Amino acid sequence: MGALEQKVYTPMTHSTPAMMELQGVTKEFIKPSGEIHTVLRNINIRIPKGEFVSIVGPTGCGKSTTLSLIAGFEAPSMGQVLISGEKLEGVNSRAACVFQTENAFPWKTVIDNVSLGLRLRGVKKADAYDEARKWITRVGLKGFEGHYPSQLSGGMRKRVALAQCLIVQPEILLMDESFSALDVHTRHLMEDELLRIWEETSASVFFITHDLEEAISLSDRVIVLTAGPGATIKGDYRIDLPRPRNVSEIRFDPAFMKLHEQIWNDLRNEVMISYASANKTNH
Ligand SMILES: Nc1ncnc2c1ncn2[C@@H]1O[C@H](COP(=O)(O)OP(=O)(O)OP(=O)(O)O)[C@@H](O)[C@H]1O
Repeated sequence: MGALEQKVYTPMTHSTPAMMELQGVTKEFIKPSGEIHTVLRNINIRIPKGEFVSIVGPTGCGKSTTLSLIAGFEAPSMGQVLISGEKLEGVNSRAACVFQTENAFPWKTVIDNVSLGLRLRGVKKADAYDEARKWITRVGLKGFEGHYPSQLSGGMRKRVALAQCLIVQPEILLMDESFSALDVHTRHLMEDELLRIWEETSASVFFITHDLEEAISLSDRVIVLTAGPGATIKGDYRIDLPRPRNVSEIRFDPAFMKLHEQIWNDLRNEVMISYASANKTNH
């Protein structure tokens, strides 16, 4: 898809399998005391192919747990996770993850890090290198193929992480506060970069952030979770802002500000509930 075309969505009916779907998902952990800690309760989320969805909510409400369920790192206690209509069992091989922490191996060069996913899939070194060079160029790191992660800035290491994930052309991209450690300017550059690349793919993105502005500026939908324990979905907002977007400029759009106010009203209440219950526990 050309970068200037607007992403077009096929209307989904409930008979069309979503790219990823959580159906009545509850997740419980057993505390060291033996007590049951219910993190998520009866979560239902359908994410179509190609959709960019962010999830926000108070700290500790269960955002990363939701991502782990889609990645298949954790299994639901009740309900199920479906990937293209099929029940997910074990690790989700159609997904790639970009975390807040480093993805790259420090002892490998950029090209070895980026080509790794293809090498692990049995692609010959020369072919994997050719493909890696294309991705390194796409994320703006041409000329840095032989560098080690320690020789790169934080923003450049994030570009390596993106190239590492995208080279295997995942249908699902899972991002957990991927840009939160970056300074604000690098962060906006990376967000624009992510949107530009995503618009050329049909990947569905599930993006966790604490930053509501980041969520709105990137996404097609923003989901708000309630304060835990037993978090549920408080709101699911469609972000009908035009694409392609420039994340720094879109924030001044009156439609953006209206959405921000609406979603923040929901989120603020949950943050206050979470804050009050943390204070109660600490006293
Ligand atoms: N493996 C685990 N075992 C026990 N409890 C867990 C486990 N993973 C998460 N939890 C608990 O689940 C709750 C939700 O954690 P999670 O990391 O999903 O929240 P979050 O919304 O991503 O938090 P934050 O915004 O602070 O990153 C927390 O109370 C956490 O302690």
